[in-house]
Amino acid sequence: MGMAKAEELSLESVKGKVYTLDSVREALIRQEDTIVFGLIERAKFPMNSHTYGGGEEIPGFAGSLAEFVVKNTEAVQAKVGRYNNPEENPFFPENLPPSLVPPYPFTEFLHPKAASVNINKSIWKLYFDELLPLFVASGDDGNYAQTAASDLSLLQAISRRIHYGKFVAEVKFRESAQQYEPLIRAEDKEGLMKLLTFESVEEMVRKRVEKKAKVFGQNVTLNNGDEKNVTYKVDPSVAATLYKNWIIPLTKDVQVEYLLHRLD
Ligand SMILES: C=C(O[C@@H]1C=C(C(=O)O)C=C[C@H]1O)C(=O)O
Repeated sequence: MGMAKAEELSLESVKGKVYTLDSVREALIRQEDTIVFGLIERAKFPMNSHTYGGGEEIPGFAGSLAEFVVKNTEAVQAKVGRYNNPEENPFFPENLPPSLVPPYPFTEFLHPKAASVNINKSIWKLYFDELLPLFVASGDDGNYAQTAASDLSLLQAISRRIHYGKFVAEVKFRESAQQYEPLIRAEDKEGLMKLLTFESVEEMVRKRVEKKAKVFGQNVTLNNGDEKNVTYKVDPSVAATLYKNWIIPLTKDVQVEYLLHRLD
């Protein structure tokens, strides 16, 4: 009975998602919230470097505790259909189990080659080597499982945002195919990068993210009257730097990578 009801609902409620430059930008703005909250949640724990050790932590598993949590969680989420959605990209696509649930009819908006664009290996490395030390206090409180769980949700949020570049690129391509096509044929990465870049949009993104980190991450007390005493759970400039140095450039790399295959 539960199943019949679910099928009925999905058929009735599926109208097909519409992707436009505005809707895609709206989605990116909403994802900023998730990323800022993710930073705040991860910052609750100190570095807990045992989570990322060389692989002695889990008997019979040749990776870190974080890797163990991510691989196993991705496997569970794959079984319930997470990666049926073209907006989702796994960190460990190798050996993921198939989905066990009835497929939802996600809008087929992207070129089929989109599935081969996955830069999660670089995101993974950046996250642990460069990002974590920027906003996490040193120390060890033993909460390795909770730490890995918060790493996973933040990594997923960052990855989803960066790979959303595929949708941005497809929208831009459809709007000005005649400008994009010659650059794609010439494999002119620089030309493509220039054409898809909107400096003013990027500046708004960075400023808004910094503001969100201030608003969402301020320590709230009942006598917050004095603005000068406000403190933050994550340094707002770190959130802005994350976007400036990594998220925006990687989103654009995904856009270029996707476009290079757009005429295959
Ligand atoms: C995502 C877009 O493409 C580019 C990347 C941006 C980003 O990652 O935030 C912002 C502006 C563009 O330079 C967009 O145009 O909205």
